Amino acid sequence: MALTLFDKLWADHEVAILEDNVSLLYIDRIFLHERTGSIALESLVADGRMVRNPEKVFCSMDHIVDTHVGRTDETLVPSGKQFIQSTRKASHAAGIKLFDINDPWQGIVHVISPELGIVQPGCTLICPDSHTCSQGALGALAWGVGSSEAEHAMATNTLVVKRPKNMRVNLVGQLPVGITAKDLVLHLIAQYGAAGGSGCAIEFAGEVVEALSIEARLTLCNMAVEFSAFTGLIAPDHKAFDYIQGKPYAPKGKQWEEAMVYWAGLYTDADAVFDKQITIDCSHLAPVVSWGTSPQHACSVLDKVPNMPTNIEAGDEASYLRAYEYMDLHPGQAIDSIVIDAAFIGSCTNSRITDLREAAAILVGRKVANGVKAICVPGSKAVKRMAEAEGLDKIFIQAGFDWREPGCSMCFFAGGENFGFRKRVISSTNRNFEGRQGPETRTHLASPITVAASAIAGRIADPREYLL
Ligand SMILES: CC(C)[C@H](C(=O)O)[C@@H](O)C(=O)O
Ligand code: SF4
Repeated sequence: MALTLFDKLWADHEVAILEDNVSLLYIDRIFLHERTGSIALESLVADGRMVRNPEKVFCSMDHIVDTHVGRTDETLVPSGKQFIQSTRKASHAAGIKLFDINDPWQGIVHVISPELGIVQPGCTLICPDSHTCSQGALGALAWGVGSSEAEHAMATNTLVVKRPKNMRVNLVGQLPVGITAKDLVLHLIAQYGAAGGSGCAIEFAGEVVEALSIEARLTLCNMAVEFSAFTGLIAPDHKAFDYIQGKPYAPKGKQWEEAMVYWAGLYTDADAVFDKQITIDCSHLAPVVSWGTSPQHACSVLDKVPNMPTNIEAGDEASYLRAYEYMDLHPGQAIDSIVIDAAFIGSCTNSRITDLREAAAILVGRKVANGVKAICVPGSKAVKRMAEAEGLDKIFIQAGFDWREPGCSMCFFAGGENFGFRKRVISSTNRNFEGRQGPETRTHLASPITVAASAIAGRIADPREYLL
């Protein structure tokens, strides 16, 4: 029978079929972070159980840690230090690998797992974090779970999972210059709605996806959850294999040869059937920016804040009106006239080396507009090292950006830092709901190059004007 990539990954990890569409799956890797992981580890100990295979469990300090240079365990939120210290204690007691604040590989979980070769094609990986779907970009079945599921998986290396449906998003045509994976995924969500991928494992395919770097593929899959999908995934190709080869946790020698044989079969068979397919011609896309409080409230940077759709579903009117009010915008306002207070480059969506290179190419020799607070937070220590070796830090700093230590930082207000009450932020992150980045902070989601261009312009700007 012809199978999709998802079907193959599912079948290869199915330990038992429990009922219709519910199976017990084998879990190869578990990643934790200090915000939710410590809860799972402590609860496991309290139940008198052990981590079954400590070498398959990893933990990072990323969500609450301070990102200022010279940081300690102190955080900007009062409870933060306790999360950090209890995670450290619980990780050491469980014997799992912790990427602590001073570890040379510390960083955001979905950035460090690929760059260390922990996530690999064909593996199952879970983390009590919704953006675990990012890691499907390497051809893994990776998805976000709750703390109690993480606990179950740590104790048994298995998890009961309801089988999602198969969906394929075909991205065809040729991506124009200045259009990134972030624009692609924001466009997808704007066109098909934030619930468009509900209940599905989404395979991203097509010549546009094939042409993307691994970093860009991680960005694409990162926002599968903002499309309400179970996860996103991409068939691993020679780019994925080259990316993984030589990474610290990648298979070596004979194991590499064996892995390559298995990985070569990880693709969707030609006549496999999907429950749903979407095809988008990407040849004429413009940079995409969100204007409202959902990722589906997004449009081209060349557009105006849209009117409420005439075919809006009953009950959705109020949320539309509230989005205009919260964002202090009105229909008809040109997106590129919206004045910003702050610019943020970071998060598991867009803080990888390619993101920083592309943003730096716009910032070089230019200055952030007066009054705009601009911050760049590399996704990991490895990204930071690479960027500094290439001199990108100097470009960011000379342009007027803060250059920080890795962490989730202002993607998420849990770290305690924010740009200020009702400030308007152009942000390379993935969520723009009310209060996400701080008290009544107004978030505009965009690609790192759109963030860089906007920081210079002091208003939302088309990055293509700065690429020349
Ligand atoms: C704290 C964590 C549980 C949360 C998530 O699951 O996504 C965070 O990473 C986020 O992006 O909102
Ligand atoms: S960077 Fe943001 S989206 Fe990603 S894991 Fe951290 S808080 Fe969640």
